Amino acid sequence: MFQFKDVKFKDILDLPSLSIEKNQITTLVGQSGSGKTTILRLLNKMISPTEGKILFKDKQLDEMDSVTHRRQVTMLSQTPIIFDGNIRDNLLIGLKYQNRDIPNDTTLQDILRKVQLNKKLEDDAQKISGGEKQRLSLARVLLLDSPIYLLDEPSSSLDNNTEELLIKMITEYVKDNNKTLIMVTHSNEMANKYSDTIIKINKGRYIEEGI
Ligand SMILES: Nc1ncnc2c1ncn2[C@@H]1O[C@H](COP(=O)(O)OP(=O)(O)OP(=O)(O)O)[C@@H](O)[C@H]1O
Repeated sequence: MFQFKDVKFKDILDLPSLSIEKNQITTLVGQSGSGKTTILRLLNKMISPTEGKILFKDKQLDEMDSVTHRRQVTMLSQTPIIFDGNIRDNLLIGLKYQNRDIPNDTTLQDILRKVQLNKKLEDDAQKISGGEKQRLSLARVLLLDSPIYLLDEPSSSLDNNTEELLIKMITEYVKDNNKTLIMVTHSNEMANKYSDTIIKINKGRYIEEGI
């Protein structure tokens, strides 16, 4: 699905060849600063390679227009993003931005149940805990029903159980709905437990593929 060909990004990444497959859970592991998040940012078209090219479904990612890309690839960032307003406003903002149909409250309540967020749609989104904000962000991106999800490691403020719950939820969703997930984690344990493929990155270079 994604193929890296002689990709370099500044002096941070040097990836002569790397493939990421469709309908799989691929996890990038490696030490802090090894370039894992930079790979996700390349796939999300937030940055472009300084050399080489990335193919997405055999077409050059750089040449793909942002609207088409945005409908296919959704990134869940390290820090949850919560907007002013209530839980409903926060769930709908991505769909509204993309001019998509607005689901009814039953669908929204179902998604809250799926991410185990026991709150009302009218509750103030700013007044929920860090772990709840992370799950609200997850619910918002799941509503986008994107074929490909990118998940950066949840912020270190989350305890291990909350982090694992989040990974469990998104990996189950991805498997149940035949989607593709590319995620980043420091934890080899989490990678082994939830991935189809593990890609190890060391100082910007791909060193090993596992599982
Ligand atoms: N746009 C940029 N320009 C210059 N340097 C950058 C840029 N983006 C990231 N870096 C640097 O590149 C290196 C790799 O960063 P990256 O965030 O990809 O690592 P990581 O493996 O995800 O780390 P962590 O596990 O700590 O999140 C870091 O040293 C970072 O400071």
